[in-house]
Amino acid sequence: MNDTTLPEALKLMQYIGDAIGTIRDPQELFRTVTDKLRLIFPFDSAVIITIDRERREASVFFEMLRFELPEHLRRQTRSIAGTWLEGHLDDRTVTVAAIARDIPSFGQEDAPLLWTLHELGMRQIVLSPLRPGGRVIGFLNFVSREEELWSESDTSLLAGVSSSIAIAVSNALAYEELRQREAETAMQLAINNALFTIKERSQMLLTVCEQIGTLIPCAFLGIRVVGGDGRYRIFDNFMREPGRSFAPFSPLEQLEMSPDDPVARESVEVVSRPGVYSGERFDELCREFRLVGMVRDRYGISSSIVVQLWDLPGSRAGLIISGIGVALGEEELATARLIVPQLALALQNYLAFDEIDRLRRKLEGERTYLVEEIREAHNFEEIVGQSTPLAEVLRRVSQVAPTDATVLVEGETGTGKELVARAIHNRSPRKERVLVRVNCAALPPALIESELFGHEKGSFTGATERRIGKFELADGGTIFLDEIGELPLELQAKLLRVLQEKELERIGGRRVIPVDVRVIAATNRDLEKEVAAGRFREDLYFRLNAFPLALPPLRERRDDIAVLAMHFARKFAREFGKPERAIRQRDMRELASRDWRGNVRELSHCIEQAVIVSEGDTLDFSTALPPRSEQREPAAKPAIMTMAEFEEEARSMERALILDALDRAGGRVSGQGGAAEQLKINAKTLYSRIDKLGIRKRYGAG
Ligand SMILES: Nc1ncnc2c1ncn2[C@@H]1O[C@H](COP(=O)(O)OP(=O)(O)OP(=O)(O)O)[C@@H](O)[C@H]1O
Repeated sequence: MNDTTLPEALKLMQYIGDAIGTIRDPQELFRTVTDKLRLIFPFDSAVIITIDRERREASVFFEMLRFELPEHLRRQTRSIAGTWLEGHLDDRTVTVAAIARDIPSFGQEDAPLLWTLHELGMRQIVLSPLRPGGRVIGFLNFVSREEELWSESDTSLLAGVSSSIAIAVSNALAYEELRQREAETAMQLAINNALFTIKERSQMLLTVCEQIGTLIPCAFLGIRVVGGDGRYRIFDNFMREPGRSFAPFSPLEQLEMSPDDPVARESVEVVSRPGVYSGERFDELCREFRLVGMVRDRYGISSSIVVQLWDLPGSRAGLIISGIGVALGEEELATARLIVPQLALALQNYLAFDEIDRLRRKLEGERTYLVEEIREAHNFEEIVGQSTPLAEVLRRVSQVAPTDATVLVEGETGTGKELVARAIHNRSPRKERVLVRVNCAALPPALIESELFGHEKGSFTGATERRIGKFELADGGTIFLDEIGELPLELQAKLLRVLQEKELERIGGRRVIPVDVRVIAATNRDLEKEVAAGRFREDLYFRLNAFPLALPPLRERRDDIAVLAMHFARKFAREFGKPERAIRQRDMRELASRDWRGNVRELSHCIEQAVIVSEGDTLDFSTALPPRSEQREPAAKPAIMTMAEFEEEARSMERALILDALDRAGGRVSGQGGAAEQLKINAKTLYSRIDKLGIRKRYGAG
């Protein structure tokens, strides 16, 4: 029993009014006020509860307890709203109740707080509504162990105290809301700034995380973009330990899982499930998406919110924010949603730039290659030779060139396989695009994969920059895979996959890149034997061997030797600025009789040397000729020529001479500067010889 007198009440109201006017910090204010009130009513607890009717949530705004309340009950503010408080939400007047009287109307489970208070010896409870503008925004609540601390006559004083406190609480709430809005605006601004000034994705998203982390008590943040093919285009994750800042981390790596793992792939669907996941709902989410469950188990996540960034026909994106030891709720979801428009725009821009960047790099790369191509085109030698085996090869080249068929060029070293590959490309509809050459034998096996298919930055030690592979570079054009027989077995499997699927993935990349490339492969090994020996995959061999082209060695087309020799003599003289010198007949015979294990390349080197050392009228082969190979058996070639051999050789010489003259004359036979004039014979005679020797139209003759 504590009846207050009117002057006492007036003094108290005056005191509270002064405190509200002078004390800025709400907590300090309510502490001062409750201390003062306790002098009149020695209660055991004073609590200010605010309620949000829309969300049906209550929170403790201020608390002064003079007894120990179990931790789980302190946190059970929501259950207070859900049970006892709910029945009083519309109370406009002060309720003074005896706890023992109210309890029986609730089950122990419905009102655990009330039961506990009773068990703690509390006997009386006061609930005074806070109604600053007519609407109840919360309650002032007192509990006392005295059974009759308050009487009915105290209610008007309590109502007066409540209405003063209501104004202070309302101000504090408005201030808190303003502060929250300000913080959100600051976060939005900082995120905006990061999104549009930081170009590097990981750094940009890291800043976004830090900002989100200022308002949401989260430990993990995941950003996911899923492409139309259902694979991740962006799978970025950030984590922070208590007291630390966020850092990128890779849950897949930690779980030793590839992005293609079914567990990882099914979890792409999470982005389409926006909402708040805590308690039982979070457990359900973890059961449905095993990856989420595995991350929860490993890091002890207790709740998540999923925010959708966009859901378009070709792509979906979302944000996953998770907390440890906290129940993220609707409020956090609302805060996270604030950044959706900017983040979505920035990510879409990023993806568009990424694509543009990819195309730009490709174009740049292509341009470099084109320049190289053009440079090489200056040296581009027409395929010289008139022998029947070579003519047969060239016939097949013109058959296959216009198609997109894969070609396998086989032949000994130096037989002109690369020349043939260029000829095929240059006669194909892809001739305007690039021809990219990769020598599979020139790089250590570890680097060939990156050379062929490219890699992402950081995909292996030393991968400091993203690199586009030759296959991607050749998109729309032709790739020439030289020395294909040297390709390590495991890369043969990868190459086969690219040939079959027409798409590739860079090392460390998560994206599948479609490529349209024509493949020409070359080898100086017998691939069939390599297959039999288990060094070359049979399936790849069959795939490459769609159109085989076998280049005969020079010793099997000796007819070409003279014309090639003269072609190189002229070429190197021009290159070294030396006069063009003829080749003596006996030297030519010598050249034609050699085996040329290095084929045309070896012959070209030999002539090059002769051009360099020669001083007289004719080319000097005294030092240039390669030693005869030991395998050549003298018996196979009689020292003395038969007449028929001599005639055959003479014919071959005459033919080479005429071809050379025609070459110099640009294919013209008669007239000034024509081949006849150069050879100092009558044009008619030359025509008939051309005819007899079967020299064909290629030179404009006959
Ligand atoms: N028919 C030809 N006419 C003119 N030059 C030729 C001819 N065949 C080959 N060459 C020249 O010989 C050299 C070797 O040719 P190429 O590089 O095409 O041979 P390859 O078979 O690819 O050799 P490798 O297997 O060693 O790579 C080149 O300088 C090329 O221009």
